[in-house]
Amino acid sequence: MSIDATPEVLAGLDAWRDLPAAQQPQWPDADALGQAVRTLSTYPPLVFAGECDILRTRLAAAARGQAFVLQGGDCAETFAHATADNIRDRIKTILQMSAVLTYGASLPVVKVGRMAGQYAKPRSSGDETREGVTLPAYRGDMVNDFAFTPEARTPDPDRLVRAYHASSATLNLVRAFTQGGFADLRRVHDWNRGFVANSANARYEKLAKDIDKAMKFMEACGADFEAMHRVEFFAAHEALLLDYERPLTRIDSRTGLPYDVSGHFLWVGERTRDIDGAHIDFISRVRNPIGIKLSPKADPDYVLRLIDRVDPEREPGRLTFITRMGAGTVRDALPAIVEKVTASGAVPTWICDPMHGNTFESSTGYKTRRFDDVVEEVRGFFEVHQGLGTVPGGIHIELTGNDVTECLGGAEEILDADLEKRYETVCDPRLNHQQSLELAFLVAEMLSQR
Ligand SMILES: O=C[C@H](O)[C@H](O)COP(=O)(O)O
Ligand SMILES: C=C(OP(=O)(O)O)C(=O)O
Ligand SMILES: [Mn+2]
Repeated sequence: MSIDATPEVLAGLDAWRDLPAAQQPQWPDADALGQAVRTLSTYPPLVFAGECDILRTRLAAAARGQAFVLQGGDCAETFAHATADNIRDRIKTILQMSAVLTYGASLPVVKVGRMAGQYAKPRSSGDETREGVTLPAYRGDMVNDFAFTPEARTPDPDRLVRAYHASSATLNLVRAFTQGGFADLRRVHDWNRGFVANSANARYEKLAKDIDKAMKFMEACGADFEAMHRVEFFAAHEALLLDYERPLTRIDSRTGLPYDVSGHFLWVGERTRDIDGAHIDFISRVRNPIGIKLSPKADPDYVLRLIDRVDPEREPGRLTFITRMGAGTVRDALPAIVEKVTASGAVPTWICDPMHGNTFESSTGYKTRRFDDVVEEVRGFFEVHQGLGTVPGGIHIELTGNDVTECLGGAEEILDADLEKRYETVCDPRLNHQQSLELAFLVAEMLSQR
C-alpha cells in the first residue's frame, strides 16, 4: 500500500520560495533553470528513504555514545575528479580511518562521505578579482566552472543535471566498493600496516600492532571475516542549492513523508542557517537526518530556537550539530552551547569539524590549515564534552585519498614552500591520505583514553 502526502506537507515543501535564500547563484537564464529543475524532478532517487532511516538510527547511537561518526571527503567535488581512482582512494582512506577509530573507540564507526552531491559552495564574496579582472566567484561545479574566464564563471543550470549524473555514478561505485569485497577488514588492516611501516612517526606502530593482535585473536576464535566484508556507507553534502534539493525531494510511499533523496544526510552550512531563511525552512520539512554547522558566532539561545524549528520532537538521530569553532576558540565557545542544549533536554549528535575554524592564508598566498590545529580542535572538542558529561559523537573532515599538499604539517611536514607542489583543491585545503590516517590514529588515542 502506498501512502500519499497530505496537501499541507506538499505545499510546505515550497514554502522556502517566499523566504530569503542566501548564497544562491544568479542564474542568467530563468527558462534554462526551469528546464533543469523539471528534468531533475523526473529522475530516480539517488538514495532510498529506508537507508536514511537506518542512518538516523546510527546517528542516534552516536548521540548516546554507542557509535562514533566519521564524515569525510572533498570540500568541493568536481566533475573532472569524479574518476574511479579518486573515488576508490577516498573510500580507501575513509575505510582505513574507520578501522583505526573502531579499535580506538571500541565502537562501530558510522561512515559518511562528503560525496556524491558535494558540488555547491557558499562563498565569502560573490566575486573574485585577479589582476584587475573581476568575475563571479566559483560556486562549485553544480553552478559554474573554476577556470577564470567570463564564460566559465557564468552560472549554467545544466550543471545541476550534470551534478546529478556525477553523483549517481559516484554512488554506484561507492556501493560497489563497499558491498563487493573491497572493504574487507583484513585488506583495510593490511593497508594500515603499510601506512605505519612508511610513516615517519613511530607512535602509530603500537596501535597498529594492537589491532594486529586483536585481528589474530578474532581469527583464532573463528570470527567470520567473510561476513564482515560489506560495510554501510552513507552519502552527505551541504544542502545549499534549493533548486537541486527540491526536485530531488520525493514522497516516501511507506509513510507519505518527504525525503530529500539527493543524499542520506544533508547539512545546512554556517552561512545559510538563518532561522527565518529558506534553508532552515526547507530542511525542517524533510525526514532525512540533518546537520547544522555552528561556529562561535552561534548564540546558545539561537541554537535552542534552531532545535525547536528542525527537531521539535527531539527525535534521536534527527539532528546533528557540526561544530567548527577553531582550535583556539573551541574550549571557550563550545561549552555554553552544549550546556544550554543539554539543559533543554535535547540530545543532538555532536560532531567536530576541525577544518573550517582553522583556515588561514599562508605566506605563499594559499588558503591552508595546520595539521596541528586540526588535532588540537578535536582534542578541545573531546575535553569540552568530557567536562560536561556529554558525548563527542564524531568528526567531520575535509580530506582526499591523494597525496596533495594543501594543509601544513603532519609527519611528512608539509611546509609553506611545499603548498604549490600539489595544491589541487578548488575550494578549501584538504588533509591528504597520510595526514588523514595520522589524524585517525591520534583521534583513536583520544577515544581509547576516555
Ligand atoms: O568550504 C567552504 C569555504 O569555507 C567557503 O566556501 C568559504 O570560502 P571562501 O572564503 O574562499 O569563499
Ligand atoms: C562551507 C563549509 O563549511 P561551513 O558552512 O562550516 O563554513 C563546508 O563544509 O565546506
Ligand atoms: Mn570547506
